[in-house]
Amino acid sequence: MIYTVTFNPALDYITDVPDFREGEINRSCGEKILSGGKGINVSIVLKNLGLESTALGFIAGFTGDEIERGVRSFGCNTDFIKLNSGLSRINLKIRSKHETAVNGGGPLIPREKIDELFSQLSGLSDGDILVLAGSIPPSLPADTYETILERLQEKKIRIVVDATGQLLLNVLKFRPFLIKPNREELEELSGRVLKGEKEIILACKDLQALGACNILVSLGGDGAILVSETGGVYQSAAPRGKVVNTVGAGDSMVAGFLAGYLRNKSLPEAFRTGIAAGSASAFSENLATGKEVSALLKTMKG
Ligand SMILES: Nc1ncnc2c1ncn2[C@@H]1O[C@H](COP(=O)(O)OP(=O)(O)OP(=O)(O)O)[C@@H](O)[C@H]1O
Ligand SMILES: O=P(O)(O)OC[C@@]1(O)O[C@H](CO)[C@@H](O)[C@@H]1O
Repeated sequence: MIYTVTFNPALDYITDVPDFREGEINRSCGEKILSGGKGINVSIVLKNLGLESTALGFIAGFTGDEIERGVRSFGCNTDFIKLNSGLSRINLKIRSKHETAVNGGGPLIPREKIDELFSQLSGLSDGDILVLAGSIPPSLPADTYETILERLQEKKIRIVVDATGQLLLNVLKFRPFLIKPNREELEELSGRVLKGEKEIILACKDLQALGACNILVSLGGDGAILVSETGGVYQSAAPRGKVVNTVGAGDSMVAGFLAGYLRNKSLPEAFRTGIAAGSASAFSENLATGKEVSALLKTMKG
């Protein structure tokens, strides 16, 4: 079974303001609200690709109820822990010439609710896949993912982590099967500006030396690079198309990678499916459907 954990789910309020001006009243010409948060997006795209998962994490208040309703409307299984106070965040995404995001901090998660998550996760079995994705509320320590993985060490679980900075660095020693930094996140992790593919690949090898198995570096419209545990380096441009909404493109890529890998344990196939899923989401108003991913895969070489 695949489990995704989103510590800090959100309603993504996506608003179109073609001529956005800071410091002025802007009028939007379109808006929509989607259930989001990185792990949740992974669960939705997995479902669209025909794979079951259970979305775990913390929700609070009416926004939390709406997040849960939204995720379930895709047919996803959820087992969220409800907080007794606070509100799940609303993340503002302004689509203009560039995309601007304002992500909320999120509610306070009390100790007993974290323990509830630990107890849920203690039910995982050998062979399960655990996806830890997204930020944690500022009230939680940066070793939160580390604490989770420490408790699961004895089990043969494949771990996927899509997080940034210290949250990610702290878990590399648990040999995550997959991490998916984008270029900026990789630069932050390696503490240097990365010029060109060679430097990106070297930075990935440094992360492998710290424990990461497969590193999928997403490069937005420039595609992606996979530095694999078998020593292979795969590189691909992104398919061309009209970009509509890149929110969740990276999460779709993680879902696509997993779906592709689980088909016959082939890393090149995982890589291709990851790119197709990421780009299919970028070319669509909503997260990619199975049909959209298959159609894009057919247009890709190799
Ligand atoms: N402009 C684009 N054109 C084509 N494909 C894109 C574009 N932007 C993203 N993608 C696809 O989605 C993948 C992931 O995108 P990106 O690098 O933006 O992830 P990210 O920064 O993690 O995004 P997010 O945090 O919004 O989920 C890319 O590797 C590519 O396959
Ligand atoms: O604040 P975090 O947890 O880092 O990211 C949250 C978020 O930006 O990630 C998803 C896109 O990847 C969105 O659905 C959501 O709003």
